[in-house]
Amino acid sequence: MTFARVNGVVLHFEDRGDKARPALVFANSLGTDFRIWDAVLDLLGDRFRFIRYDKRGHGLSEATPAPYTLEDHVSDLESLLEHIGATSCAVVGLSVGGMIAQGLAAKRPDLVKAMILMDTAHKIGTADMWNQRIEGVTREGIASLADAIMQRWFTPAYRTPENPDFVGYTAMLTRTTVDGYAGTCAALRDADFTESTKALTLPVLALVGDQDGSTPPDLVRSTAELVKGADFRIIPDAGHLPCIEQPQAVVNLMSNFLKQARFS
Ligand SMILES: O=C(O)CC1=CCC(=O)O1
Repeated sequence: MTFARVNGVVLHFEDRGDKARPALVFANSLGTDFRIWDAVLDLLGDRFRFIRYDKRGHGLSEATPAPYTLEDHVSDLESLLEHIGATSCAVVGLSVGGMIAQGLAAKRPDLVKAMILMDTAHKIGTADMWNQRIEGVTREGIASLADAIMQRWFTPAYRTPENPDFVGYTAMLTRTTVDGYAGTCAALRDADFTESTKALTLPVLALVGDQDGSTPPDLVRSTAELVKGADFRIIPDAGHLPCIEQPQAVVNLMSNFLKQARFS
Protein backbone atom coordinates (compact mmCIF):
# COMPACT_ATOMS: atom_id res chain seq x y z
CA MET A 1 0.00 0.00 0.00
CA THR A 2 1.29 3.45 -0.84
CA PHE A 3 0.26 6.74 0.69
CA ALA A 4 1.35 10.33 0.17
CA ARG A 5 0.38 13.64 1.70
CA VAL A 6 -0.30 16.00 -1.21
CA ASN A 7 -2.38 19.18 -1.39
CA GLY A 8 -3.06 18.89 2.36
CA VAL A 9 -4.59 15.39 2.28
CA VAL A 10 -3.22 11.84 2.56
CA LEU A 11 -4.06 9.89 -0.60
CA HIS A 12 -3.85 6.16 -1.16
CA PHE A 13 -2.50 5.33 -4.60
CA GLU A 14 -0.78 2.77 -6.79
CA ASP A 15 1.95 3.52 -9.33
CA ARG A 16 2.52 0.25 -11.15
CA GLY A 17 4.70 -0.70 -14.11
CA ASP A 18 7.69 0.64 -15.98
CA LYS A 19 7.91 4.42 -15.56
CA ALA A 20 9.27 4.71 -19.12
CA ARG A 21 5.95 3.45 -20.52
CA PRO A 22 3.01 5.77 -21.35
CA ALA A 23 1.18 6.64 -18.11
CA LEU A 24 -2.53 5.85 -17.79
CA VAL A 25 -4.16 7.58 -14.82
CA PHE A 26 -7.47 6.28 -13.45
CA ALA A 27 -9.96 8.42 -11.50
CA ASN A 28 -12.96 6.81 -9.78
CA SER A 29 -16.63 7.55 -9.39
CA LEU A 30 -18.56 8.61 -6.29
CA GLY A 31 -18.64 5.88 -3.63
CA THR A 32 -15.95 3.66 -5.18
CA ASP A 33 -12.22 3.10 -4.73
CA PHE A 34 -9.47 2.18 -7.17
CA ARG A 35 -10.22 -1.55 -7.10
CA ILE A 36 -12.98 -0.94 -9.67
CA TRP A 37 -10.19 -0.92 -12.29
CA ASP A 38 -8.71 -4.34 -11.37
CA ALA A 39 -10.13 -6.25 -14.34
CA VAL A 40 -9.33 -3.46 -16.83
CA LEU A 41 -5.69 -3.30 -15.67
CA ASP A 42 -5.35 -7.09 -15.87
CA LEU A 43 -6.66 -7.07 -19.45
CA LEU A 44 -4.46 -4.16 -20.54
CA GLY A 45 -1.37 -6.19 -19.60
CA ASP A 46 2.01 -4.48 -19.25
CA ARG A 47 1.93 -1.92 -22.05
CA PHE A 48 1.45 1.04 -19.72
CA ARG A 49 2.46 2.61 -16.46
CA PHE A 50 -0.74 2.47 -14.38
CA ILE A 51 -1.48 5.17 -11.82
CA ARG A 52 -4.66 4.87 -9.80
CA TYR A 53 -5.73 6.48 -6.55
CA ASP A 54 -8.56 6.84 -4.06
CA LYS A 55 -9.87 10.38 -4.15
CA ARG A 56 -10.20 12.16 -0.81
CA GLY A 57 -12.81 10.64 1.49
CA HIS A 58 -12.87 7.39 -0.51
CA GLY A 59 -11.12 4.03 -0.13
CA LEU A 60 -8.07 4.34 2.12
CA SER A 61 -7.53 8.05 1.45
CA GLU A 62 -8.02 10.56 4.24
CA ALA A 63 -11.52 11.96 4.68
CA THR A 64 -11.12 15.68 5.23
CA PRO A 65 -14.30 17.39 6.47
CA ALA A 66 -17.04 17.98 3.86
CA PRO A 67 -17.80 19.88 1.66
CA TYR A 68 -15.31 19.57 -1.19
CA THR A 69 -15.07 21.26 -4.57
CA LEU A 70 -14.20 19.74 -7.92
CA GLU A 71 -11.16 22.03 -7.85
CA ASP A 72 -10.04 20.26 -4.63
CA HIS A 73 -10.24 16.91 -6.41
CA VAL A 74 -8.46 18.26 -9.49
CA SER A 75 -5.66 19.78 -7.40
CA ASP A 76 -5.31 16.53 -5.41
CA LEU A 77 -4.69 14.58 -8.59
CA GLU A 78 -2.41 17.26 -10.04
CA SER A 79 -0.33 17.24 -6.83
CA LEU A 80 -0.21 13.44 -6.72
CA LEU A 81 1.09 13.28 -10.30
CA GLU A 82 3.71 15.88 -9.47
CA HIS A 83 4.67 13.90 -6.33
CA ILE A 84 5.34 10.73 -8.36
CA GLY A 85 7.01 12.56 -11.23
CA ALA A 86 4.42 11.86 -13.94
CA THR A 87 4.75 14.65 -16.50
CA SER A 88 2.58 13.32 -19.34
CA CYS A 89 -0.45 11.02 -19.18
CA ALA A 90 -3.79 9.92 -20.51
CA VAL A 91 -6.58 10.13 -17.92
CA VAL A 92 -9.39 7.59 -17.69
CA GLY A 93 -12.16 9.10 -15.60
CA LEU A 94 -15.40 7.48 -14.51
CA SER A 95 -18.35 9.71 -13.54
CA VAL A 96 -17.03 12.31 -11.06
CA GLY A 97 -13.62 10.93 -12.03
CA GLY A 98 -14.42 12.01 -15.58
CA MET A 99 -15.13 15.50 -14.28
CA ILE A 100 -11.77 15.44 -12.49
CA ALA A 101 -10.21 14.44 -15.83
CA GLN A 102 -11.94 17.33 -17.64
CA GLY A 103 -10.85 19.78 -14.94
CA LEU A 104 -7.24 18.57 -15.02
CA ALA A 105 -7.12 18.66 -18.84
CA ALA A 106 -8.35 22.27 -18.79
CA LYS A 107 -5.92 23.29 -16.05
CA ARG A 108 -2.87 21.34 -17.26
CA PRO A 109 -2.95 20.76 -21.03
CA ASP A 110 0.81 20.15 -20.84
CA LEU A 111 0.16 17.13 -18.60
CA VAL A 112 -3.00 15.51 -20.02
CA LYS A 113 -2.47 14.30 -23.59
CA ALA A 114 -5.64 12.23 -24.08
CA MET A 115 -8.77 11.46 -22.13
CA ILE A 116 -11.21 8.58 -21.81
CA LEU A 117 -14.44 9.85 -20.33
CA MET A 118 -16.51 6.99 -19.00
CA ASP A 119 -20.13 7.42 -17.89
CA THR A 120 -19.58 11.07 -17.12
CA ALA A 121 -20.64 14.53 -18.26
CA HIS A 122 -19.69 18.20 -18.24
CA LYS A 123 -22.41 18.63 -15.60
CA ILE A 124 -24.07 15.82 -13.64
CA GLY A 125 -27.45 16.17 -11.91
CA THR A 126 -29.17 19.21 -10.39
CA ALA A 127 -28.54 21.16 -7.20
CA ASP A 128 -31.80 19.80 -5.71
CA MET A 129 -30.79 16.23 -6.46
CA TRP A 130 -27.37 16.59 -4.83
CA ASN A 131 -28.76 18.49 -1.83
CA GLN A 132 -31.28 15.69 -1.23
CA ARG A 133 -28.49 13.12 -1.52
CA ILE A 134 -26.30 15.05 0.95
CA GLU A 135 -29.18 15.29 3.41
CA GLY A 136 -30.04 11.59 3.07
CA VAL A 137 -26.44 10.46 3.57
CA THR A 138 -25.83 12.81 6.48
CA ARG A 139 -29.06 11.97 8.33
CA GLU A 140 -29.58 8.29 7.52
CA GLY A 141 -26.17 7.00 6.36
CA ILE A 142 -25.08 5.71 2.96
CA ALA A 143 -26.72 2.29 3.44
CA SER A 144 -30.14 4.01 3.32
CA LEU A 145 -29.42 5.01 -0.31
CA ALA A 146 -27.66 1.84 -1.41
CA ASP A 147 -30.56 0.12 -3.21
CA ALA A 148 -31.30 3.16 -5.35
CA ILE A 149 -27.62 3.69 -6.14
CA MET A 150 -27.09 0.04 -7.09
CA GLN A 151 -29.99 0.28 -9.57
CA ARG A 152 -28.05 3.00 -11.39
CA TRP A 153 -24.64 1.30 -11.09
CA PHE A 154 -25.52 -2.16 -12.37
CA THR A 155 -27.84 -3.96 -14.80
CA PRO A 156 -30.63 -6.18 -13.38
CA ALA A 157 -28.71 -9.31 -14.49
CA TYR A 158 -25.71 -8.33 -12.32
CA ARG A 159 -27.76 -7.09 -9.40
CA THR A 160 -28.60 -10.32 -7.60
CA PRO A 161 -27.69 -11.30 -4.04
CA GLU A 162 -26.29 -14.56 -5.47
CA ASN A 163 -23.60 -12.56 -7.27
CA PRO A 164 -20.73 -12.18 -4.77
CA ASP A 165 -19.28 -9.30 -6.79
CA PHE A 166 -22.54 -7.38 -6.45
CA VAL A 167 -22.49 -7.93 -2.68
CA GLY A 168 -18.84 -6.83 -2.55
CA TYR A 169 -19.35 -3.62 -4.52
CA THR A 170 -22.35 -2.77 -2.34
CA ALA A 171 -19.98 -3.05 0.65
CA MET A 172 -17.49 -0.78 -1.14
CA LEU A 173 -20.19 1.87 -1.45
CA THR A 174 -21.56 1.62 2.07
CA ARG A 175 -18.07 1.76 3.62
CA THR A 176 -17.31 5.09 1.99
CA THR A 177 -17.04 7.81 4.63
CA VAL A 178 -19.97 10.20 5.01
CA ASP A 179 -17.60 13.17 4.64
CA GLY A 180 -16.12 11.70 1.46
CA TYR A 181 -19.50 10.91 -0.06
CA ALA A 182 -21.38 14.06 0.98
CA GLY A 183 -18.33 16.23 0.33
CA THR A 184 -18.06 14.92 -3.23
CA CYS A 185 -21.84 15.32 -3.78
CA ALA A 186 -21.34 19.01 -2.93
CA ALA A 187 -18.48 19.17 -5.44
CA LEU A 188 -20.72 17.65 -8.12
CA ARG A 189 -23.57 20.02 -7.24
CA ASP A 190 -21.37 23.07 -7.73
CA ALA A 191 -19.48 22.02 -10.86
CA ASP A 192 -20.32 22.88 -14.44
CA PHE A 193 -17.50 22.30 -16.94
CA THR A 194 -19.49 23.13 -20.09
CA GLU A 195 -17.34 26.10 -21.09
CA SER A 196 -13.95 24.69 -20.13
CA THR A 197 -14.65 21.33 -21.79
CA LYS A 198 -15.76 23.10 -25.01
CA ALA A 199 -12.30 24.67 -25.16
CA LEU A 200 -10.42 21.32 -24.97
CA THR A 201 -8.51 20.17 -28.04
CA LEU A 202 -7.03 16.82 -26.95
CA PRO A 203 -8.13 13.38 -28.25
CA VAL A 204 -11.21 12.18 -26.33
CA LEU A 205 -13.09 8.90 -26.23
CA ALA A 206 -16.45 8.97 -24.42
CA LEU A 207 -17.93 5.63 -23.32
CA VAL A 208 -21.19 4.78 -21.59
CA GLY A 209 -23.09 1.68 -20.53
CA ASP A 210 -26.36 1.30 -22.43
CA GLN A 211 -28.24 0.98 -19.11
CA ASP A 212 -26.46 3.72 -17.17
CA GLY A 213 -29.06 5.22 -14.80
CA SER A 214 -26.81 8.06 -13.55
CA THR A 215 -25.27 9.50 -16.73
CA PRO A 216 -27.40 8.02 -19.53
CA PRO A 217 -26.09 7.68 -23.10
CA ASP A 218 -27.70 10.93 -24.37
CA LEU A 219 -25.99 12.95 -21.63
CA VAL A 220 -22.58 11.40 -22.30
CA ARG A 221 -23.07 11.93 -26.05
CA SER A 222 -23.79 15.63 -25.40
CA THR A 223 -20.49 15.89 -23.48
CA ALA A 224 -18.56 14.19 -26.30
CA GLU A 225 -20.12 16.66 -28.74
CA LEU A 226 -18.53 19.54 -26.86
CA VAL A 227 -15.03 18.41 -27.86
CA LYS A 228 -14.15 18.59 -31.55
CA GLY A 229 -13.32 15.15 -32.95
CA ALA A 230 -14.32 13.20 -29.82
CA ASP A 231 -15.42 9.61 -30.36
CA PHE A 232 -18.54 8.32 -28.60
CA ARG A 233 -19.36 4.64 -27.97
CA ILE A 234 -22.16 2.81 -26.15
CA ILE A 235 -21.25 -0.41 -24.32
CA PRO A 236 -24.00 -3.07 -24.38
CA ASP A 237 -25.15 -4.79 -21.17
CA ALA A 238 -23.62 -2.33 -18.72
CA GLY A 239 -24.84 0.20 -16.20
CA HIS A 240 -22.85 3.09 -14.72
CA LEU A 241 -19.70 1.01 -14.10
CA PRO A 242 -18.79 -0.75 -17.39
CA CYS A 243 -15.24 -1.27 -16.12
CA ILE A 244 -16.77 -3.80 -13.72
CA GLU A 245 -19.59 -5.27 -15.84
CA GLN A 246 -17.90 -5.28 -19.28
CA PRO A 247 -14.13 -4.87 -18.79
CA GLN A 248 -13.20 -6.60 -22.07
CA ALA A 249 -15.42 -4.27 -24.13
CA VAL A 250 -13.94 -1.29 -22.27
CA VAL A 251 -10.38 -2.46 -22.92
CA ASN A 252 -11.05 -3.11 -26.63
CA LEU A 253 -12.38 0.44 -27.09
CA MET A 254 -9.63 1.97 -24.95
CA SER A 255 -6.86 0.12 -26.81
CA ASN A 256 -8.09 1.20 -30.25
CA PHE A 257 -8.47 4.77 -29.11
CA LEU A 258 -5.05 4.95 -27.46
CA LYS A 259 -3.43 3.53 -30.58
CA GLN A 260 -5.17 6.09 -32.79
CA ALA A 261 -4.19 8.85 -30.38
CA ARG A 262 -0.59 7.53 -30.62
CA PHE A 263 -0.59 6.92 -26.89
CA SER A 264 0.70 3.37 -26.73
O1 LIG B 1 -24.54 7.57 -7.49
C1 LIG B 1 -24.69 7.76 -8.68
O2 LIG B 1 -25.75 8.13 -9.16
C2 LIG B 1 -23.54 7.57 -9.57
C3 LIG B 1 -22.64 8.73 -9.67
C4 LIG B 1 -22.93 10.01 -9.94
C5 LIG B 1 -21.69 10.79 -9.96
C6 LIG B 1 -20.71 9.74 -9.68
O3 LIG B 1 -19.49 9.85 -9.62
O4 LIG B 1 -21.32 8.55 -9.52
